[in-house]
Amino acid sequence: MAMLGQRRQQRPATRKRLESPGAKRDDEGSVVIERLAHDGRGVAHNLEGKILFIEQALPGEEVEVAVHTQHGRYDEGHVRRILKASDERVTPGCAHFGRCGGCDLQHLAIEGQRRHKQQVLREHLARHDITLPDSLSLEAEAWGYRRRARLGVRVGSDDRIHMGYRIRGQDRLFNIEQCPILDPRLEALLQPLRALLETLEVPRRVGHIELVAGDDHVMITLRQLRRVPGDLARWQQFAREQDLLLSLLCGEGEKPVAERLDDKPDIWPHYRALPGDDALSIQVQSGDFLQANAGVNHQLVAQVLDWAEVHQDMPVVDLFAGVGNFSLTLAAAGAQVIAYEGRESMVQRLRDNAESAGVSARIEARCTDLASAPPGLETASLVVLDPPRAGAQGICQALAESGPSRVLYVSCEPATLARDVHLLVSGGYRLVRAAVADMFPQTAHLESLVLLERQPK
Ligand SMILES: C[S@@+](CC[C@H](N)C(=O)[O-])C[C@H]1O[C@@H](n2cnc3c(N)ncnc32)[C@H](O)[C@@H]1O
Repeated sequence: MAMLGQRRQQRPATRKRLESPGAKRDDEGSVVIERLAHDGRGVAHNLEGKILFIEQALPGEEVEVAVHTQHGRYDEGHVRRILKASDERVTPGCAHFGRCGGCDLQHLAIEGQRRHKQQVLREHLARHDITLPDSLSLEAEAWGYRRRARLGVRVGSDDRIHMGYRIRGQDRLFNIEQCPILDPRLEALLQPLRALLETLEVPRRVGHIELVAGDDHVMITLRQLRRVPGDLARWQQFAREQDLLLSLLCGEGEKPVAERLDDKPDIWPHYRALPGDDALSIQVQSGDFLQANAGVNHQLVAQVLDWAEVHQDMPVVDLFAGVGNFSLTLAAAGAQVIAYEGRESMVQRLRDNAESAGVSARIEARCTDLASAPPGLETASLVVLDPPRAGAQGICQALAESGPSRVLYVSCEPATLARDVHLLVSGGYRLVRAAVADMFPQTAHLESLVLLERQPK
């Protein structure tokens, strides 16, 4: 989930990159785009019937194509010239579009993006013979929404500093000067951060910078292998000037040591799970999972609450619970929640968040590796699960064998969602409700949620 949208897999074994990628290939001529692939590229066929995947081409458009990579069964290319444009084509909102490794769909009007995401979910389910019921679309701002980002930092052999996102399919960073999908408070930091990096003694020590915008505070977290005391003083000065919370994650390996570098070590960013509900204020610390889009997350949490139909003391299991995004709201509505999460630090945060929200008596938080199902799922009235992109095959297998009457599945990867829903349906569940959450506008990435009910035997 940390990435911006779903990246295409590279298949080096069979592909052949053309020597001059920008060169015009007359043999392709013009093609008409038939549809959008799931990753947002236009799909067409050339005169020999070979499939073309074409960046930034829209259905119905007639375009001249430059092929840049050939494979056995398909070619990849980009648009050289648009001969007939789609009515839904719009001017991309960012100068870096198509190059920075982030957005894929800025050239398509937002309504078309959202329709495409519904279609992607429909097609993934159809591959498993499952029909998508009438599906809701959870939407908020199309720009300026992203409240967390990771900026890579590299120093080139020419000593130039690169700060930005990783270029698609490569190990190089694209220098970003702007990123209009970022929360404006984060975008405003890009130039000052770059200026600061230029002044550091040893900028090579900075691996990446994480930015998090809570409803209240903005925090930056530096990831470094070793400390550079003189540079840390510069960062501290920067944090004071910009009114930021500042953390350092230092050391090699999976478990770097975290420390706060500012003079407010007890203050962390918070967000509201539901708009205007200050009682359910959720704290996040460096490295915690945070849904990327505040506005869509409000709708996501509200939708989960609506479908959950909580009654007093209803037993609910929340799997992959993070720091309590769903657990807290469900508990506040009267549910008795058992929340499972794999990272001990986040389990502790969930407990603290439950305490602050006054619902700790209604939430039991357990640290568990959910590679397989925890015991007792069948005793709940509802299981909510929100796994990472790999999905939750083992858990869905267990639910299919003996799960509760209702399962509410939130997913950031439609392919694994469809696979897991198929398991549940094979085990006697029926897909009754669905929604696509446009968590990442301008990218092809989609979040979705579905509700399944067990059919009476
Ligand atoms: C997509 S996030 C959802 C978090 C939360 N539901 C939310 O809305 O903020 C997935 C969560 O699953 C946790 N996770 C990933 N793999 C896990 C595993 N094998 N066992 C337990 N938790 C895991 C991650 O730490 C993360 O908090």
